Amino acid sequence: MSSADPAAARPRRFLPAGPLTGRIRVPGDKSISHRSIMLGALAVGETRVTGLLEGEDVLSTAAAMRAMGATITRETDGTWSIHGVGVGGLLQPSQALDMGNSGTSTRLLMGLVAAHAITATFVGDASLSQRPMGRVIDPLAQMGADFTASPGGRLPLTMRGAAPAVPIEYRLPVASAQVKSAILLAGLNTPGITTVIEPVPTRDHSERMLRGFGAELTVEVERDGTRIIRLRGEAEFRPQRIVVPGDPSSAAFFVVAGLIVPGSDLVIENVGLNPTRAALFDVLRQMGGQIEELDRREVGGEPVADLHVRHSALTGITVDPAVVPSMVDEFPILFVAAALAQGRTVTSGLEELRVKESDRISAMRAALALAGATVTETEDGLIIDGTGGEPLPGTPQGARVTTHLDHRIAMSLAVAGLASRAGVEVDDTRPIATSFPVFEGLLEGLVAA
Ligand SMILES: O=C(O)C1=C[C@@H](OP(=O)(O)O)[C@@H](O)[C@H](O)C1
Ligand SMILES: C=C(OP(=O)(O)O)C(=O)O
Repeated sequence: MSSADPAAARPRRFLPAGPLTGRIRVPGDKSISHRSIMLGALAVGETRVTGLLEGEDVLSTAAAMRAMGATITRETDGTWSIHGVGVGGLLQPSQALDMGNSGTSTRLLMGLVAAHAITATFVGDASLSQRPMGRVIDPLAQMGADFTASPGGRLPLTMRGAAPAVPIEYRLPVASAQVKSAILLAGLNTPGITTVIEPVPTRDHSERMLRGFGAELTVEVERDGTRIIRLRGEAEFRPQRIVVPGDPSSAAFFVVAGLIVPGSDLVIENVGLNPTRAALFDVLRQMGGQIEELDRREVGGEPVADLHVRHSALTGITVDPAVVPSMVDEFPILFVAAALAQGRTVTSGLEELRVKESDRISAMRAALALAGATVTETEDGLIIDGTGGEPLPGTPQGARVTTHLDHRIAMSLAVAGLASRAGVEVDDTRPIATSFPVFEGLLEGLVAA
């Protein structure tokens, strides 16, 4: 990936801007896009996908599935066509699988390889090579796969899958949709029933889509909310037509920009509002944010609406740690909203943020402090004392916030720049292309409208 070369970094100062007005449509959901390609690659026949996110992370998944036998093409109208190999039909890749910056690609594909007689090496960029893979190595080793990993259970790693693999019952020790999905994907080509016990619910796109492709999957919810997910292996997949809804995690940047830049009034169309993803919008409403849902409907089996956002006076709150899994990627941009709110915002239960593309607690503390916000870091969160709507001072001339190859840090600080006096200078905008290649273009369109 290009962003591996620090000499080629693309810094940018995001300047204060007038109101954001107009209508935009954000690209397809990243989680659903990854899964569309992976599951399509396991169906015999043609799966057609519209609205696929064409970000670097998803393209890494597509390249890996091609390397293991699927035929994946983009048509001129933007529809993606996938001809799969059948469940159990993946082929030995001839080279290492380059996962770029993408944790989802790595962990879910490790699950797929685990139940095939395949040896595969996974490599990634400097950020991904720091992230823990032990959380998927443990259950997949119980299913019979064998691993040689870098110290700390990190990339590069080589794994030998097992065929047949052994079905397991596994209780998730961390709230992680990636770990859950890795085990379920391994279970697809495993005889018998694979069971994942999920004490804290996480995004459920895998469950929805596995069923859609024809897998026999049940979810039992216990009194305390624990979910028991059972999947019957050796499934036969039917190819699907998939319409990918807009990514709420991408919409989040424009929702917060609209709330904090005075005079803003914008509509973000086609935003996925799966309840396991949409907690940010509820938290922002609790802070006083005016976010209205228009035309609630279903797209591709997921709830979707257009969001009408207006500039609002925000008030700091204590965020309930129970909502963390349903907005796990949205904390960096929530911190920006909190920095502009009246009073104190307290967040906790965010340990998982320390093992994302960067340590997002410490990266956001450092970045917001450099931009002039009042931020305190705790073991598992940030405490932010907001300006009460006054613009942030911005980064001093010659100083840049460090994004650590993390797209969400870069976009969050870009939004902070809009609501600052001197602008916010970001050290490298290239990582934005991993999840939201058209982010800068959409932003420019809204401030110019
Ligand atoms: O399953 C997925 O598509 C994802 C799950 C989350 O990761 P964890 O499972 O590590 O929390 C999230 O942070 C990531 O952006 C996408
Ligand atoms: C954590 C993220 O992605 P991944 O784990 O796939 O790298 C993200 O997109 O914020």
